[in-house]
Amino acid sequence: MEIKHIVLRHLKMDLLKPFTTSVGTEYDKDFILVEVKAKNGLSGWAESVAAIDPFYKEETVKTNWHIMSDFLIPILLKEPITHPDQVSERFSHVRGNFMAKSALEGAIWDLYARENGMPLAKALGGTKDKIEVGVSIGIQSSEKELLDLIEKSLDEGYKRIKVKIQPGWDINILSLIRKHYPDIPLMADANTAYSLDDLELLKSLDEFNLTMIEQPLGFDDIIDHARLQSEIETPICLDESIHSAEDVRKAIQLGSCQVINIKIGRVGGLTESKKIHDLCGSHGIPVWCGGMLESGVGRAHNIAITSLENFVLPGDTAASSNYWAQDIIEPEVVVNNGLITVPDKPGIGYEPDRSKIEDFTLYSKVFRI
Ligand SMILES: O=C(O)CCC(=O)C1=CC=C[C@@H](O)[C@@H]1C(=O)O
Ligand SMILES: [Mg+2]
Repeated sequence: MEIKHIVLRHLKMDLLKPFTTSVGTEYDKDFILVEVKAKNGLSGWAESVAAIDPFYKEETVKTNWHIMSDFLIPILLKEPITHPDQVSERFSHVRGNFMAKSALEGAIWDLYARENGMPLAKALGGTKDKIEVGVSIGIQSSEKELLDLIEKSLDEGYKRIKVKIQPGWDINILSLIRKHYPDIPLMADANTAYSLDDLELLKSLDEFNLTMIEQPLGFDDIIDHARLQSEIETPICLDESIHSAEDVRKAIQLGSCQVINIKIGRVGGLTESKKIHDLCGSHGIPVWCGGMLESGVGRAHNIAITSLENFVLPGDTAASSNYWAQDIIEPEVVVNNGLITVPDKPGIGYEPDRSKIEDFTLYSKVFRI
């Protein structure tokens, strides 16, 4: 791969509906889109999942812009890359900043796949030609709005419903859902809203036959989650606590969880995501692909990684139309009966739409060798 230049763009897209979790509400989406342009004219694309605020993890659009511009891009441009697996090694002495690293590494993966004429899914070792997906429904302003959204999602064929919970919007809500939908595959994401002081409440989750409870405790905890998992039947899924395969090794050793949510951006990229996938597979721990309200570019990367064998649970990769009036890729991501067909074209398999990207771009910068 001979890089000609790298373009960072700060985009802002309006969500079709606000998305509320226990840590806040997102009304629109600011994110960094990365384009790595090669001398042969091909471009690789990826996006950072860092938000405008540090409420999910510590990275933001601004911290990303700084770390990418002042550290990671100079490292990338210093010497040629022959395989995307080299990128995370090159970045390893930069601490943390996983989302910034992931966005640049993902664009290199896309470029590598395009240059080799293969779908990104295949370049990653994927085996599936269709993937099952679910949908993540935020905290709503009424129980009726929640039930209406669940009904709509099931009508659209999604294979699994994920609802956000928090103190005061939890047991009552899950009980209401189960009254209307006793048998649907249902999971809850607490986004760190509880502590071991809530042990009795968390034990009562077991009556709802959830497929999992996602990240009930602290955002950087695996010890208390191990104690909780020993007290409840419902499988714990870790999201925010997991940044690497090393974290997964410790969580498995401690019994902190029975499921792992892989988010490419949270763990520093596709190479680390593959390592986590393989480690979990060797320990009988199922994985699924979480979402970060990505545009179609990030959605495309999520589809590619979900084609790997041990992604056995439906992920949060819903259709473009679930989030955006207009996505920035052609074609948009569509879901048919809860399934997405894995593209068989080179790279991410969807073409970034440059005119739409320009429409949403607030500012950009080109970095040359
Ligand atoms: O992209 C999707 O549809 C999933 C969105 C989602 O659930 C989340 C997005 C961003 C941060 C988190 O609050 C939350 C999650 O924990 O998965
Ligand atoms: Mg989550």
